[in-house]
Amino acid sequence: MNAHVNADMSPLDIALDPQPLLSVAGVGRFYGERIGCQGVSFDLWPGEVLGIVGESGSGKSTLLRCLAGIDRPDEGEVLFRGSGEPLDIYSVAEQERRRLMRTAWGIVHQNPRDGLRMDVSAGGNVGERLMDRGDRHYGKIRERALDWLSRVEITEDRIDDRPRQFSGGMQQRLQIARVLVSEPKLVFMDEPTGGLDVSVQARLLDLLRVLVRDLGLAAIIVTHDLAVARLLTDRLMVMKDGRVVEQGLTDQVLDDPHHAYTQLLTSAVLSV
Ligand SMILES: Nc1ncnc2c1ncn2[C@@H]1O[C@H](COP(=O)(O)OP(=O)(O)OP(=O)(O)O)[C@@H](O)[C@H]1O
Repeated sequence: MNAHVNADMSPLDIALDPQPLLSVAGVGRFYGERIGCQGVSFDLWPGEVLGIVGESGSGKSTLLRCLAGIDRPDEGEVLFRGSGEPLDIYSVAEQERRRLMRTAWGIVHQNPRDGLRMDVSAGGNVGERLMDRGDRHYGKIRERALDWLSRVEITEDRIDDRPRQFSGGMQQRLQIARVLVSEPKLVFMDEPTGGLDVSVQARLLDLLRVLVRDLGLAAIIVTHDLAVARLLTDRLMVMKDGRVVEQGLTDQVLDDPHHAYTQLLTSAVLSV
């Protein structure tokens, strides 16, 4: 957790932090003639949770992939300030970017299969991330893996099971443990509760809310579900046709939307 961010801080306090963790300027990505996303600029501050919402095809996933180092944008830049000087994540060597992706930030995929090693045990999935960042002491790795499995409500007797022996909700919780065990500064989540039953979703959301708050994590969460955005995020960016049409504090955007498209989105949901 950033030394000068704590759980009692409001988003406004966090905004007073002089150094954004991520600075995004004019990011755009195109698929031939089609716009994936275009002209996206914002700063993300330590400890801040940003939601990206919009209907299907509005460019949320394209943008997230550009921000997370997965797909190089065609224009604009993404600066990450892990410690010290800001780093343009697409100007560093591929190998360095991959290292950052494994250590300084984490990605929670909608489909846990994209984020887990399906042929490796639950304990191995979590422990592997610690080895990636240089931990070598087997006893300590096992202890931390167990601690994280219990935090995501996976009991010790399942440590040797493979992810495919888990339910969808358990797989998603395992993926979250695998990402968070290495104490990333920033986490990207793409529809983290998508594809799960409503009751499983509710439990997972609750778990995510507690973890994000307790760890003081900065996160960027893509969701088409405004209730998820309401519960998890401090600030919201609304996308339409690849562009950001409105952004602001989550409650303000949802309770008093200014853009006609945001009004349409919020009115389409009975209660968020
Ligand atoms: N690999 C691709 N090739 C061509 N076009 C793509 C590709 N991926 C996305 N697009 C297009 O880019 C635009 C944005 O898509 P994107 O998947 O980012 O939207 P989204 O908001 O994440 O949608 P969803 O909520 O359905 O996942 C859409 O017009 C889509 O058709």
